[in-house]
Amino acid sequence: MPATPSNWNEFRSDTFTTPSPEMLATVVHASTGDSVYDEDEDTLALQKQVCELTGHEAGLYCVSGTLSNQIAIRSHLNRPPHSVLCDYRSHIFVHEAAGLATLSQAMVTTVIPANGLHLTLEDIQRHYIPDNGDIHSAPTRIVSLENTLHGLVFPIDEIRRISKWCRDNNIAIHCDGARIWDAAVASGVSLAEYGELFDSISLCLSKTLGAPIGSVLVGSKSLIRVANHFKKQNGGGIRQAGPLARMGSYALTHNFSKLRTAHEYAAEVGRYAEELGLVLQIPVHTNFVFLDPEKNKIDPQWIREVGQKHNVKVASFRIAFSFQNTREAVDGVKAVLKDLHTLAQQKPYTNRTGHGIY
Ligand SMILES: Cc1ncc(COP(=O)(O)O)c(C=O)c1O
Ligand SMILES: C[C@@H](O)[C@H](N)C(=O)O
Repeated sequence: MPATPSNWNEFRSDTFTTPSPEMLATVVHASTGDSVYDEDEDTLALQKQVCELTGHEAGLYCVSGTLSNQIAIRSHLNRPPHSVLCDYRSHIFVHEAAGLATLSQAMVTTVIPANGLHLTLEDIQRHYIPDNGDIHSAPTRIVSLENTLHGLVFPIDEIRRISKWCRDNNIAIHCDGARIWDAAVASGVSLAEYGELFDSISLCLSKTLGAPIGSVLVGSKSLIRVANHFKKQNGGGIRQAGPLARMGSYALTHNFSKLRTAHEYAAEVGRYAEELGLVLQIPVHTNFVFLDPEKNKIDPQWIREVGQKHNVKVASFRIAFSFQNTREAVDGVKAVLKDLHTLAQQKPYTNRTGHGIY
């Protein structure tokens, strides 16, 4: 009987997933080459593994999704003035410490999807900045999509429309695929199908897949060659990366098939929340439940406190599930929602204040 993961009751984020004893045991046999010199076998094998899944010709192991995203975007860009277009909720804009401004010296066009869920080609066409010689502008040089975004699966047909338009207009298209694994499981779309539609994809091993660290950026050989410079420039060169890459490969091989468990937990809790009378901010597609921060009239301060009462770690209006959660913990989350709903009935919270992360 495998030991219960230490983060069995963790719902603040799927970044808290932890390596299993079996994953850690693989480290003993890891290669120990210097991956800065491209000489580490396990790192090369992991990069190859992700390239084969996505159909891209080159891959680059990075210590984080932030690094992977930011060097991808920088590598697509040439010289300012240029703009990046993305959804206003995108991690590359909200949570990567303004890397687009510093590393890429880019303006960012953030777009609120008209449908409230995902960008459409029409959204992009309405907001992109054409390269028409107008000296006032910073033309759009790259569109960055996120899949999943807040757990929402980006419809493949819309990705196809956007990808074709980008290519027809000589605009690069990147995917922040921190949770593209979940998108693939939920939609049935293969990573190879996604791969064809993006010039680069950043895939995280350290979120829902459960590796302790790392992401892989995939793209053309020329793009990855440039990205490797920016990886090194920003301190991302890893010497003996083998142990880390070995765990990443283990996660990909053994945990991809477990993701649906988290999706089922989230769907169950989302249904329960609505049965209570709570309002979801967005539908549950994969491993996140987002409660509406205003309509539920819940004081953000209550969330952590009520979580402690039921021995589950929650901290915001976002509830993140992973395959490492237990049945007991999921029941604990439901008890938290019931208490929050009661509190909101008794003393509705109406302040409109920032809620921190998510
Ligand atoms: C959608 C998304 N992209 C990128 C990242 C960045 O990954 P990391 O935390 O490894 O920098 C995260 C956060 O973990 C994320 O949620
Ligand atoms: C906060 C953010 O960087 C992280 N990716 C999360 O989803 O929790």
